[in-house]
Amino acid sequence: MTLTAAANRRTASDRIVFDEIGKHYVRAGDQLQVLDRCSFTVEPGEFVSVIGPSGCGKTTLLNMAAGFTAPDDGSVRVGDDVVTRPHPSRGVVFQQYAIFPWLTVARNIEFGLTLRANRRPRGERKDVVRRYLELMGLEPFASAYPKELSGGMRQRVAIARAYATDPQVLLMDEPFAALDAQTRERMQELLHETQLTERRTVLFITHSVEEAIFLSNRVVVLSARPTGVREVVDIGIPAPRSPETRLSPRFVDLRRRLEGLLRSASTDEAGARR
Ligand SMILES: Nc1ncnc2c1ncn2[C@@H]1O[C@H](COP(=O)(O)OP(=O)(O)OP(=O)(O)O)[C@@H](O)[C@H]1O
Repeated sequence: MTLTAAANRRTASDRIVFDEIGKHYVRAGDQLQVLDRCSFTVEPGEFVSVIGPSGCGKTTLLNMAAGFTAPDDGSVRVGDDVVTRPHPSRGVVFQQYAIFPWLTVARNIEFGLTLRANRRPRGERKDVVRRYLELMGLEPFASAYPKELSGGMRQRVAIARAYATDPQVLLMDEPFAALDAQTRERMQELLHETQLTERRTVLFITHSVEEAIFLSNRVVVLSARPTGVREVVDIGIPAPRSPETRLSPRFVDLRRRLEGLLRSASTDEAGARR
């Protein structure tokens, strides 16, 4: 399959379904019910962000889609498969720079393509690496090591590496949270541009309402614990989005609405604790 054909191959097998998820943890002998009948879907090729009050279970949901954590009730499905364990067909990008310090930028991007589950011939690997170095503006740093890069650059490498393996779905847990505001906005623009050409199914966790609006087709707002879906908001801002998009009336309206929803979800939680 050519690279372009791979990039355009988005089928129902790339859909993520969270179906009536329940999850509790035990802390200091007490049960903490985190998720309760939490259901939503990320459609093939769609970019969906999840926001919600602090500690409501966003990372837990992403970990379930990755296969790192099992639900107590319900299931997470990717295509026809119920997720039971990690698999290279689901790429994960974390907040911290999960790239190998002993490999160059190019080797980091290539890494996933050398693993047994995803191995590609050498010539194809070189093409893929070249493509993602270019998409992420990393060409001048191909031979650099992570310690020579800024935080934003390292996250570009992590994202390039995740897209490069052509995963069915991409799971991103606050990948820009550690970056300064200016770098963060630039990274959002870069990710948006990458997503426009690559069209993966992306589940994106963030604390930032603005980031969620800028990047997403839809935003899932979670309630306070025990957490379910409070509302799913269609963003409906045409692509390509640019820095000016952030100043548009629709963006400002959505921001106000989502911040209101988040505030009331957090207030519910404070009320429930009283
Ligand atoms: N392994 C665990 N054992 C016990 N409690 C846990 C465990 N993992 C998470 N929790 C608790 O479950 C709740 C949900 O955690 P999770 O990290 O999924 O929430 P979050 O919405 O991603 O949090 P944040 O907004 O802080 O990023 C939190 O109260 C957390 O302390």
